[in-house]
Order: sequence, then C-alpha cells, then structure tokens
Amino acid sequence: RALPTSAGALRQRLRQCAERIPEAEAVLDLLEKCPEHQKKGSFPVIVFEGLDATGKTTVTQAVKDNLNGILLRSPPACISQWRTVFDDERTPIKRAFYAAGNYILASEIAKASTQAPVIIDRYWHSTAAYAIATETSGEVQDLPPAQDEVYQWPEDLLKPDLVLLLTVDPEERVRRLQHRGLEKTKEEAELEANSLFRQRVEESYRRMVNPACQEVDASPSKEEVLKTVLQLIKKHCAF
Ligand SMILES: Nc1ncnc2c1ncn2[C@@H]1O[C@H](COP(=O)(O)OP(=O)(O)OP(=O)(O)O)[C@@H](O)[C@H]1O
Ligand SMILES: Nc1ccn([C@@H]2O[C@H](COP(=O)(O)O)[C@@H](O)[C@H]2O)c(=O)n1
Repeated sequence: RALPTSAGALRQRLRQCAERIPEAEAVLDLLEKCPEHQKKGSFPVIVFEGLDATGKTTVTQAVKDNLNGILLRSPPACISQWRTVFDDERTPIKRAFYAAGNYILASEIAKASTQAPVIIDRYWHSTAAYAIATETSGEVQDLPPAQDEVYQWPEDLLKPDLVLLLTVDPEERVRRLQHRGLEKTKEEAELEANSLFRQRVEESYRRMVNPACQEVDASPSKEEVLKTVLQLIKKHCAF
C-alpha cells in the first residue's frame, strides 16, 4: 500500500529516494530531530478534517481566537516549501511526504499542548483518507472493508483528543470553491471533477477509528458552525 503507517516505514521510503530528490533528505533531517513516541501536554488537541472548502481554515481560525489557542496545520510550515516537489512525484513518495509531515507536526503539537489548547487544520486522517480514496476506484462499496487496518491510527503517532469532520453538501461546497477562487492542487481539481472520488474520501474519513471523526454539518452560517463546534469541544475536552 502507498501509505507508510509508521515513522520507521516512512523514513525507509524517503531514504530510498533521497539520492534523486534532495528535498527528501531535508525532510529526513527534520524527522531525525523529532523524538519518537511524542506525548501531548495537558491542554486539549483538536483536529479539523474535511474536503477542501468545507470551512476548515475559517473555523480553525475562529476556534483558535475563541480559546486563545495555538493553530497548527499539516503539512507543517517547516516542510511546506517542498510540497510542490512531492506533489509531482509518484504516489508512494508523495504519501511519504504527507505522512512525514504528520510526524514532524506531532513534535510541534507535543510542545504547544503544554502551553494552550491546540487547534489543527488537517492531520493523519486527511493523509489516510486521500491515500485510501486514490488507491481505489469506483463506488464507496469498493473501498477496503470498514474493519480494515488502513483505517487505524498509527501506533507511534501522537493522538488528538477530538477530531471534527466538517461536511457540506456538494452544491454548497462548489459555491464556496468558486467564491474563494484559489489555485487548485492536482488532487483538488480531481476532487472537484470526480464526485465518486469525493465520496470515497469522505467515506474513508468516516471509517477512521481510534480516534474516529465526529461529523459536524458545516453548511450553516460561519457563526452557527462555530457555536456547534465550541459546544462539542466543551462536551468532549476538559480544560
Ligand atoms: N459556514 C460558512 N458559510 C459560508 N461560507 C463559508 C463558511 N465557512 C467558510 N466559508 C467560505 O468558504 C470558502 C472556503 O472556506 P475555507 O477556506 O475555510 O475552507 P477549507 O476547508 O479550509 O479549504 P481548504 O482545505 O481547501 O484550505 C471561503 O471563501 C470561506 O469564506
Ligand atoms: N495531512 C495532510 C494534509 C494534506 N494532504 C494532501 O493535501 C491536499 C489537501 O491540502 P490543502 O492544503 O488543500 O488542505 C490533499 O489532496 C491531500 O492529498 C495530506 O495528504 N495530508
């Protein structure tokens, strides 16, 4: 399978291509500096997931402001300058880059969560959901079965306290995409063109376990979505 599900496996994958791709060596260097099996601090760690234009950037910023939190994203800023290089590579190398981003981010989460609530725009569930959806074709029924190990959280990756999956109906998502008008990645363009791919990504999010995603209808106004999200955080995270 294209997605390496441990720090050891993704290091090996990056090492194999490091001679040809100098940026892989740079990612490896950063990974080496991250202690393994990171532990979170006493503040809650809350992740927002979902297809593009479901409102993650909008809601993470608002939640961060509301909770006086620290906002992080995957892939983290320290490797995002190499993103386009890996997006143009073969799938296994591209997935190793995004997986590595999550392990590097875990170090940032560990530190930040000793200081304030941590709000994260995409983490492991995004890496897994896009990988799973790309490896299959056709209907959601063609995805690996619900209990498959692909939906498991990696054993050696720091776990969040709460994962909220933002969903909006396809028409509203397209309206938001058009309104925003940003440049799309290849995968985002495919997502827009291919409704089955979009359904597979969303269903893969829903099948993730340990931790599972809690779904939030993000179709209402920004204010209402924020209110719902803050209520869920209050209910699930003690701080
Ligand atoms: N609840 C909402 N109602 C109406 N418009 C919204 C709402 N939330 C976000 N938007 C608008 O939709 C667009 C996409 O939102 P945003 O950038 O937050 O999504 P995103 O999930 O972070 O996208 P991506 O993953 O591609 O970065 C923006 O123009 C934003 O202002
Ligand atoms: N943790 C992550 C984050 C992103 N991806 C890949 O990037 C694309 C979406 O990124 P945005 O910056 O537009 O939010 C998506 O196509 C994923 O393949 C990832 O794999 N893991």
